[in-house]
Amino acid sequence: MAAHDGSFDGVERRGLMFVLSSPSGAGKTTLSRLLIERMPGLQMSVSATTRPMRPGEVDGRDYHFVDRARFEEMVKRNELLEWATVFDNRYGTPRAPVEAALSAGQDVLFDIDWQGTQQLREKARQDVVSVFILPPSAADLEKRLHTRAQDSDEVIRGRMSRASHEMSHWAEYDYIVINRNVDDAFAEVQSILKAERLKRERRTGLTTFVRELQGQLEG
Ligand SMILES: Nc1nc2c(ncn2[C@@H]2O[C@H](COP(=O)(O)OP(=O)(O)O)[C@@H](O)[C@H]2O)c(=O)[nH]1
Ligand SMILES: Nc1ncnc2c1ncn2[C@@H]1O[C@H](COP(=O)(O)OP(=O)(O)O)[C@@H](O)[C@H]1O
Repeated sequence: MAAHDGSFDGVERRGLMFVLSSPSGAGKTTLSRLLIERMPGLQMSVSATTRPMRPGEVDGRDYHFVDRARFEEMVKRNELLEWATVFDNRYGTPRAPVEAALSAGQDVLFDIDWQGTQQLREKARQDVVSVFILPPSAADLEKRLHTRAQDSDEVIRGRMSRASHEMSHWAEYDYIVINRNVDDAFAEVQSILKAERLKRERRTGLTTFVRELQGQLEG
């Protein structure tokens, strides 16, 4: 991925792809919104989906809502960085905005499932940091799906019955966060991002920076 100025401490850094996955209802959307609000230099990847829009969702902000024909066209034209079928609907990451964001000095946040995470990892292992969010219990998960009040009982039943299968992929992720309360889970996710931004191998400007320091010391 493109090199760029990470700017938070003036040392040039390669952008990273920060992935959050979880069973539906565990809190990815909530944590993603907080991250985007509170972490400068991080931009959300807005996926394309064929699923119907929920009340309160905005086309172009939450998803690009497209029909099946348009989705197939995006796949055919190689416009998607990854894509998968989830709950009988198609979901995919438009490639161009991600590449533009990374080369403009932004990290990119993805709310995608395990299938998409595997595809990103295959393409750019070094640049992907993945976090799996777990609910504290099955009862909490079900309660959250109900309190969100955006899906029918039938859809919620479907999501609950898929949760165990989705959770089986937890061990493929770099970090695991249990979302008991939002403040603590957010603090944990934020710490992960902050630490990953400081990783030596991402910080392409360090050699120059250290050489300059040595020059000052020796000069
Ligand atoms: N692979 C992939 N998965 C996605 C993408 N966008 C959303 N998803 C996943 O699709 C699943 C369903 O998302 P959604 O219908 O919004 O329900 P949610 O689980 O309540 O957020 C979630 O696991 C998302 O992480 C995408 O672009 N690619
Ligand atoms: N720690 C938490 N405690 C209680 N409710 C939560 C917590 N995190 C998220 N929620 C609520 O649970 C519901 C599902 O969260 P959401 O972020 O939409 O999950 P996801 O994107 O993983 O499907 C929302 O109504 C959200 O406000």
